[in-house]
Amino acid sequence: MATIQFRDIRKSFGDTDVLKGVGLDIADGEFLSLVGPSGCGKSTLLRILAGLESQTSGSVTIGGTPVDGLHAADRDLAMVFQSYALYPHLSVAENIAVPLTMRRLSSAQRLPLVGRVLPGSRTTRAAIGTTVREAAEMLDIAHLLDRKPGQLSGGQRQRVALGRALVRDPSAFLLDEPLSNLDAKMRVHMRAEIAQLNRRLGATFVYVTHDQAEAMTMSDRIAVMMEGELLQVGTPDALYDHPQDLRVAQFIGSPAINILPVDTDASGTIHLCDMATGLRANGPAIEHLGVRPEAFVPCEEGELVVGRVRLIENLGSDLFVHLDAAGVPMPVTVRLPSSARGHVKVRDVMRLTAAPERICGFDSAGKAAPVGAQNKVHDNVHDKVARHV
Ligand SMILES: Nc1ncnc2c1ncn2[C@@H]1O[C@H](COP(=O)(O)OP(=O)(O)OP(=O)(O)O)[C@@H](O)[C@H]1O
Repeated sequence: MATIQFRDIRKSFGDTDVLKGVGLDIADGEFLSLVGPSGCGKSTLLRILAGLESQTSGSVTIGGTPVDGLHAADRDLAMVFQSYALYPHLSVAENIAVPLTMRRLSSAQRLPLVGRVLPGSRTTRAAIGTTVREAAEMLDIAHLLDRKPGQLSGGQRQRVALGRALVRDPSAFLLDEPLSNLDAKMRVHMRAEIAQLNRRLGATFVYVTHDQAEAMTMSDRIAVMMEGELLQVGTPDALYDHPQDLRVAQFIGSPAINILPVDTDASGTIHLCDMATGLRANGPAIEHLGVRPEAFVPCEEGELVVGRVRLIENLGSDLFVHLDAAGVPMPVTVRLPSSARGHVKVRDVMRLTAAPERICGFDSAGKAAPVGAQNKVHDNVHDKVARHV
C-alpha cells in the first residue's frame, strides 16, 4: 500500500517560507500531479516526500507509517528527474540494473572480473538480467540494451531512467519534470506512455510539472500550488469546470480562460462596463467572471460581451478568434468550430453570450462564488443561446 499523506508541511529556507502548511492525501495507485508556476514549491514538496530534504514542521506518512526520520534509501520510493542522471560509461542494461546490483550483489560480487566467479554471483546476475530485459521490453528499449547513453535520443534516455526506477519495484514513483528536456512531439508521446505505465503497474505516481496540459492529460487528480500553498486539489474536469480560485482558473486551460472584470450592485445584479449582464450574484459580490473560450456563443442581442475581431487563428479543427472587447483589458478569446471558417473576419463586431452554468464567478478575494441568471433575462439568454447553437 502506498497511500501518501502530507500533514501541514512547512518549509523555510532562511527567512523565506517556501511551503506554508501543505496538507494532501494521495490514494494507493493514484496518479497525482503537483502543478504550479516556477518557484511555487512543488519540487521542494516532492523532495521532502523522497527524503532528500527535511521539512521545517509537519509530517509525511507512506502506507500509514510516518517516514519523517527515514533516509531516502529506506523509503521504498523511486525518483525520476528531468536530468536523466544516467552513468555515461555504463550500457543501457547496466544503467537499468544499477539499483538491483547495489541491492542484490555484495561489494565483492560487484567487482568487474573476480566478482563474476564468486558463489551465487552468476545466478543473481542472470535474475537481474531477466528483470532488466522485462523492464526494457515494457518501455520498448530492449533493442538498445548494449548502447551507451551518449548513443541515445532524449526520449530513449528518459525511458532508461524510467526503467531504472521500474526495476526497483517501489511502492511509489516520484517524477520531477521528467519530460522537460524532450521536444514537443516526444513529450506528448511520453506523457501517454507514463500514464499507461501507471495504469499497468497500479503503483502510486506523484508527478511534478509546471505544464498544465501535461497534468490535465495524465492525472487522476491535480494539486495546484502557488506561492507555497495548495489552492485546489481535484480531477482535471473539476479544476477546469469548477475552479475554486481565480488563479486556478487562469492556470488551467489553454487558451486561458477569459476573465471579465465586473461590478455587483446592491441588488446583486452583475454589470460589465456599466451594462447589466443578465447575471446575478447568488452569494458574495462578484468582481470577476471567468468564461472558457468554448463556452462563448455568438448572439445578436442580449450579449455578455461585444468586441471587434483583432486576430483569427485557424487550427484546422477549430478557430480561435481574439476580440478587443469594451471593458475587458485583455483580448477575449472565443473558440469556434471549423464550420465558422470564412464567416468571421478581422474587424468584424461580434456579440457573445454564454450559458450561466458555464460562467464562473469570483469574489473580491478571488474565491469562487455562485452566479446565476436573472429571472427575465435568464429566459432571454437561453432563447438566444438556443437560437444560435
Ligand atoms: N536549497 C535552497 N535554498 C534556498 N532556497 C531554495 C532552496 N531550494 C529551493 N529554494 C527556493 O524555494 C522556492 C521553491 O523552490 P522549488 O524548487 O520547490 O520550486 P518549483 O515550484 O519546483 O519551481 P521550478 O518549477 O522552477 O522547479 C524557490 O523560490 C527556490 O528559490
